[in-house]
Amino acid sequence: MECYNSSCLAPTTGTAPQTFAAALQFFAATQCLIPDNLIADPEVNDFNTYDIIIVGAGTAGSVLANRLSAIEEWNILLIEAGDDEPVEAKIPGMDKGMFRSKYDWNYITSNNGISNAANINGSINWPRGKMIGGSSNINAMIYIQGSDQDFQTWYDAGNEEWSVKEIRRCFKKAESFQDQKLLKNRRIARHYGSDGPLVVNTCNSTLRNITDRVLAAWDDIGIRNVDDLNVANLMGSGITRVTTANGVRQSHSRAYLYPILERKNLKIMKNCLVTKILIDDNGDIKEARGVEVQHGSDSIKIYASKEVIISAGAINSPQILMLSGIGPKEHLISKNISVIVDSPMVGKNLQDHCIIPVTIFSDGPSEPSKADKQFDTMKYLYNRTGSLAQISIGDILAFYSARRNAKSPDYQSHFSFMWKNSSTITEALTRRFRYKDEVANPLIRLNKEHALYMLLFNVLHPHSKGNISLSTNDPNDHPLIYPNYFSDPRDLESAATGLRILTQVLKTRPFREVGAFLGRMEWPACDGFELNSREYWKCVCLNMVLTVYHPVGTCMMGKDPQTSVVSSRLKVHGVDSLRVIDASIIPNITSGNTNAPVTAVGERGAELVLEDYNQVSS
Ligand SMILES: Cc1cc2nc3c(=O)[nH]c(=O)nc-3n(C[C@H](O)[C@H](O)[C@H](O)COP(=O)(O)OP(=O)(O)OC[C@H]3O[C@@H](n4cnc5c(N)ncnc54)[C@H](O)[C@@H]3O)c2cc1C
Repeated sequence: MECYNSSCLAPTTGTAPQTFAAALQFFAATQCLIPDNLIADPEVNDFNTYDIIIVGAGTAGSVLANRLSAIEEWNILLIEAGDDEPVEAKIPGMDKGMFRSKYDWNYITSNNGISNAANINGSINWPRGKMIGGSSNINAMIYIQGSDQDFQTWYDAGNEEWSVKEIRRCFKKAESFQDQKLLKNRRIARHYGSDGPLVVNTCNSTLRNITDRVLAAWDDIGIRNVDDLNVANLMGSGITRVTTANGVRQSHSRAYLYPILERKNLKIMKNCLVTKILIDDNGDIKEARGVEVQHGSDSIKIYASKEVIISAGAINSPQILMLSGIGPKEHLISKNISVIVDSPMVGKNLQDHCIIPVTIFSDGPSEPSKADKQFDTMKYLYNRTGSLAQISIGDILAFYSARRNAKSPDYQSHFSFMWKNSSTITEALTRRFRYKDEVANPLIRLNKEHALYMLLFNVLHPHSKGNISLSTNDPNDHPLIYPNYFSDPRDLESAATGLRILTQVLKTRPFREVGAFLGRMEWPACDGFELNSREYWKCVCLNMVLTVYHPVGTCMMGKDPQTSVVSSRLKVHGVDSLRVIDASIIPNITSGNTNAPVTAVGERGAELVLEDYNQVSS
């Protein structure tokens, strides 16, 4: 019988308990060796002026702060609403521990009365990082660049600064590729950058025997295993590259900000919410002059002599523009906001990758014992190995298409594994996924006797578009988020096709060996449909869709102010000295996870700013 009671009855001289207690204390203390970087609060006062103000220290904002403060004579102010990142941000396996904490904006989608009937209140969680490093500190660290065809569509829409060649160059500029084994492959070595700030690597996995089984099944159904998905232009399946090194997250704060904290011309304000852009309105000429900031209990104004750059992410950037009078006229008037520029596309064109869980149950294995789990934690303290050193989702991906001879993918699958009788399944299904009991309970019951191989399917290029709008004109109120997943029927048809390809894994030897079967996602509206039929999947898609956290497009770039928000130089149409540079400018969502593409947006955006002032980029 296992005994975990710390007061033992065996007689002792005291040496044994002292030795063991000292060892435990020692390991507990080693958590202090996990790197920390606290940013000192700068002295910034009402009416101070900087050359450039950047709003938001997330993925894009961190890149910009680094590249622009490389110009010594420019004074740069970076303003972030969140605090220093917590220790959990550094430990790859602890990302979910930040959800619904003060480091998360805690967004939740609005009920549109059509999708998500099986989720509590018809809403799902949309976490976003609220801290130095932004969402790069809460994300799952998967590094996927996007396909050439994605970037070609940006260029073809008239965004001439964004050719495939330029964007690929920006990826390389950002990267420091560190997988020594893969570097021996010349194609891979040529594809990635070697001396950029952002470490790109491969992490070990304690679940390799399980992920190998899934990879073998994907290969069997024609989603061929490849050495590197980015090199393969995202056609195939394989172990994904990640932004971790030596068991520590490589966020954009770690890559781009901490190495330059000593620069005298860069100031970083944290815990400061930008509430408004200050805009001079002289009839035909409108010009951004600075920002209004909540600084403790004060509201202060800070000015920019060159320009203001908004990098607050796909939800907050359109919110800030609208609060400042830039947005759809009728909407602004309805919120008592004076209209400075009627810009109809602000907050529109919201695109996201959704998730449809494919719940495949199998014979086992069961969850490791408590002692094994604690030992695994000790490994992290000892030498940054074990499951905490790896990303919290399976580190494998599949990209595929139903089109013959397709050169770029239409579908993606992530993978998440849950042990038989998992201690975390209830939390995941009810709190994270917000599934109602009718959906969650049957799956929890099946998991009592079966391990869960969860394939997390998504349509890469949805036709459905959502939107962000203001709930009120108070900057502290969350905006309304309507993702409108599957509002375009073409996405439902496409998803049904992609899901039926993916579930062919059930017939493969690797899955048959473990007695795999598809568990039904029970919900009254779907219960009448044959399991795994097109109608069943369409019903699951509409009622139970989740997010893979990739919102983009809400301040899209383009030529025409009626159909876009910023120009291809990322300048806000109709207002001088104001740009948006972050996920929101992406006109069409890329094939895969968005952190790498937003990094390239940050790099290219910085170059455009520098070019406009005749400065040479580093
Ligand atoms: C849970 C989760 C998992 C993800 N997993 C992956 C993954 O594995 N791989 C991948 O490629 N992508 C992933 N993503 C997506 C990726 O992280 C984002 O696309 C990317 O970080 C977006 O960068 P951004 O600069 O646009 O916004 P953010 O990084 O979100 O930065 C915006 C910053 O602005 C700050 N801000 C907002 N409003 C204000 C204001 N008014 N005043 C001051 N500051 C403000 C925010 O606090 C934040 O720090 C994930 C995202 C999430 C949330």
